[in-house]
Amino acid sequence: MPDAVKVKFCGLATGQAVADAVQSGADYVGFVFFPPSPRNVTLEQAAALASNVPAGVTKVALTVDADDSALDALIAQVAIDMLQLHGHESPARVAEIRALYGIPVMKAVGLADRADLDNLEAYLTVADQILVDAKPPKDAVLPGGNGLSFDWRLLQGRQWPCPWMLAGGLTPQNVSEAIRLTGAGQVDVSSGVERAPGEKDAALMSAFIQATKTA
Ligand SMILES: O=C(O)c1ccccc1NCC(=O)[C@H](O)[C@H](O)COP(=O)(O)O
Repeated sequence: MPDAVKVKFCGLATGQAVADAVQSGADYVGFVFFPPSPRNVTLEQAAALASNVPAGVTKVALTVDADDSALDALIAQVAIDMLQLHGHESPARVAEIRALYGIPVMKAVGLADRADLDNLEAYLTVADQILVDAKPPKDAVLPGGNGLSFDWRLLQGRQWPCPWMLAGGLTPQNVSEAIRLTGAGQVDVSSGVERAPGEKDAALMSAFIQATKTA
């Protein structure tokens, strides 16, 4: 029997959302540290949320072009298991962060067309995982979490030497097809399991997990 597809719910901002995500069977939970986001949490909020995540569920901190002092504070105050770098961090900066903090690093890479795959490949040897996301629109306020998909056929037949996760506009309705087309073994969702921007919905999270099982 093939391994179950792993699921990350990103942008959890309340204790209830964390409890619902865990209850539904999430493998990863993500906390967003980016003040313009409706999902932003402070270090104090994240520390409290993280303390209620059971062992076995990976706690991911999402940052955008964070400097060392911001990362120092984050690592010191919040018990996280993985960093997700969602800005314009270069391959060298990803390698530096990985060496500095000694926890796994996932680099988010936005795709819109084939040319973006070259950019992705530059991170394969420096990141522990790649988050393959939709490229944000040029005028977007958020570099991710926009509920937009990319053409999943871009990934057909691709194999990379490091683990990766599919993201971008996934929903309970389309995730099964996305997995089938791309062969993703892990998926990440934010907007698609929300009833309003930043508000996670227990029924949608549950439906999303169920849908991955039918892929
Ligand atoms: O979710 C945010 O608010 C966010 C803010 C800044 C950078 C990245 C952000 N989200 C990234 C994620 O990990 C999302 O889960 C991923 O982009 C997919 O989002 P969605 O298309 O909304 O499912």
